[in-house]
Amino acid sequence: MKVQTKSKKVNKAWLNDHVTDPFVKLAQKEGYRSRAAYKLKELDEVFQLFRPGQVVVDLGASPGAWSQYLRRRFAPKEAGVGGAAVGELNGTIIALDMLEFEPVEGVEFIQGDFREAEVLAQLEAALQARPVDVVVSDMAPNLSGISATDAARIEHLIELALDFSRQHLKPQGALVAKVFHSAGYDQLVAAFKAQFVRVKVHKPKASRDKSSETFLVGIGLKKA
Ligand SMILES: C[S@@+](CC[C@H](N)C(=O)[O-])C[C@H]1O[C@@H](n2cnc3c(N)ncnc32)[C@H](O)[C@@H]1O
Repeated sequence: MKVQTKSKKVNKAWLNDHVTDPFVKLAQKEGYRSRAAYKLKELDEVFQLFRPGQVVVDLGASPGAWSQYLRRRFAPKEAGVGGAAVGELNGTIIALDMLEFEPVEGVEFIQGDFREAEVLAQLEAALQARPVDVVVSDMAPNLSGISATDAARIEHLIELALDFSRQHLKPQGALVAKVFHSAGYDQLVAAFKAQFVRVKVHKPKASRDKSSETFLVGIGLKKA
């Protein structure tokens, strides 16, 4: 008699969900590195976040599906249109992750931990004092399984993204951040409301029902 361990069962269920997932199939068809691209696409469609010519910072960017989506949004429809040179991107995308990132043409990548001052300084140097239109954060820390510790890690990353946005966004700029319905969620919503004129919560269809993730969108900085 075969004895199936719980983790084998979970892996099998995950694999089954993965191969039958319409967003996985669509990502493969459209050449995205992961189904995550469709989360950002839906957020863009709902909140009209991106326009060619913008400066966007992509935090927690690996493996790169969000950067790929942004690149496609900023690619001139016809070469040379809109003042962009042939093959040039009409916009600036700076991606950051502690993991490696296979290059995406036209996207500047910084490898490092966003919590470290040195890495933040590298990101600021890459901006060359340009104000940012949109900061997107899909950062998710490695989970320890201890809920209080995990909630604190998630909260810390979002707070850093909020700090960065306060300092670098244009007045009408936006921050999109992945958050989880766990301890600390209400405080994060309150922190968004303290910083932004308009705050929305949106869970895109590509975000799995079983996942407690959702996205906070803050638009327009409140005057200090
Ligand atoms: C869900 S993945 C992002 C997927 C990405 N948006 C895409 O479209 O491919 C989360 C990423 O956050 C990164 N991350 C987590 N904590 C980080 C930190 N402190 N600094 C930089 N990156 C971090 C992880 O390395 C991981 O690659």
